[in-house]
Amino acid sequence: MELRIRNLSKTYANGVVALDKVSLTIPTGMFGLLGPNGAGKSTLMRTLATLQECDSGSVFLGDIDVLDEKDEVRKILGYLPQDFGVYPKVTAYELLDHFAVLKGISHRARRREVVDGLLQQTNLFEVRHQRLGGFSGGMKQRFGIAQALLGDPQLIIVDEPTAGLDPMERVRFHNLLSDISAEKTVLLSTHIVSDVADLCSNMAIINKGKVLLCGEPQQLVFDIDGKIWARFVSKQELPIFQKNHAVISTRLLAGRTLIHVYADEDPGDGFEDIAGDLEDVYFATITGRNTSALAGAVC
Ligand SMILES: Nc1ncnc2c1ncn2[C@@H]1O[C@H](COP(=O)(O)OP(=O)(O)OP(=O)(O)O)[C@@H](O)[C@H]1O
Repeated sequence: MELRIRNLSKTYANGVVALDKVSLTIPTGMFGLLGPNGAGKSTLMRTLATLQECDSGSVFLGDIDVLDEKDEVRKILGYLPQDFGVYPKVTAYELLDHFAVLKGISHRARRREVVDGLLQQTNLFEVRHQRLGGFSGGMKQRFGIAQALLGDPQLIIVDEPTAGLDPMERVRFHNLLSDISAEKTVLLSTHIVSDVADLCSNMAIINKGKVLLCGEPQQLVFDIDGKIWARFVSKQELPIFQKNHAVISTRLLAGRTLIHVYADEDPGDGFEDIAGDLEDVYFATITGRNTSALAGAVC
């Protein structure tokens, strides 16, 4: 099911513009919404999940008017919020069974089938009679996905799900999301570029409430080909380079400072042309250097 967001805007009572005419078309499959903290991701996710009102704009999920027909949306929506809390003293089975009742699956045998199936799908069946309080971060997030999948939703929204997971759990969680997105629309909000690079067939970069760029990750990387230049600098040299070049990122690599700059042509000063990746796309866009992208973003 395609999700079409048009000119969605939201200003909070304190004057913060969290969404500024956001327009996005989100097809079936996994869509990554990438942006730094405070970009407006959660505001957008909560609005799509019918938990919050916006000021203006429209959202359609297939033929359903998301802003107007909230009950219809809730029937086909699964949502894993950023701060998904669990009751520590109940078991995974008990809580998922409880959520299933709330979701309207009243027939006992049918419910058991659904709950068992979801626990298997999320690899929690073996631990289904353990209390949730003893679950690791990754297990809790997988449980969060199990509850989001109740009722066989067509649209699944997951808000920053991998923050705090160890590398093994992240891979496991990625595999789970990837399986789900084969036939559903999955909207993944994150500030972790590699989540999007690993998983998403389409993506958008958002900052300060505005969509800056959207497209297929591979195409966006292809578009910056020949424009990313790198070199090591000393700590003392760094301010000079930052003044003279369009620096998009600086990071320590084995104790030395590696800088990447964005330039259409060789910037001189000993820089080498490197193959850019999605992280370069992200930083070039967030720092406002990827200006061709800004002008051409049709989402
Ligand atoms: N209820 C609120 N009242 C006032 N301002 C808010 C409220 N909720 C969010 N904001 C502000 O709106 C902006 C967007 O916040 P939002 O939580 O949507 O961003 P985010 O991209 O999800 O960031 P994070 O990853 O930190 O959650 C931020 O500047 C935030 O401080």
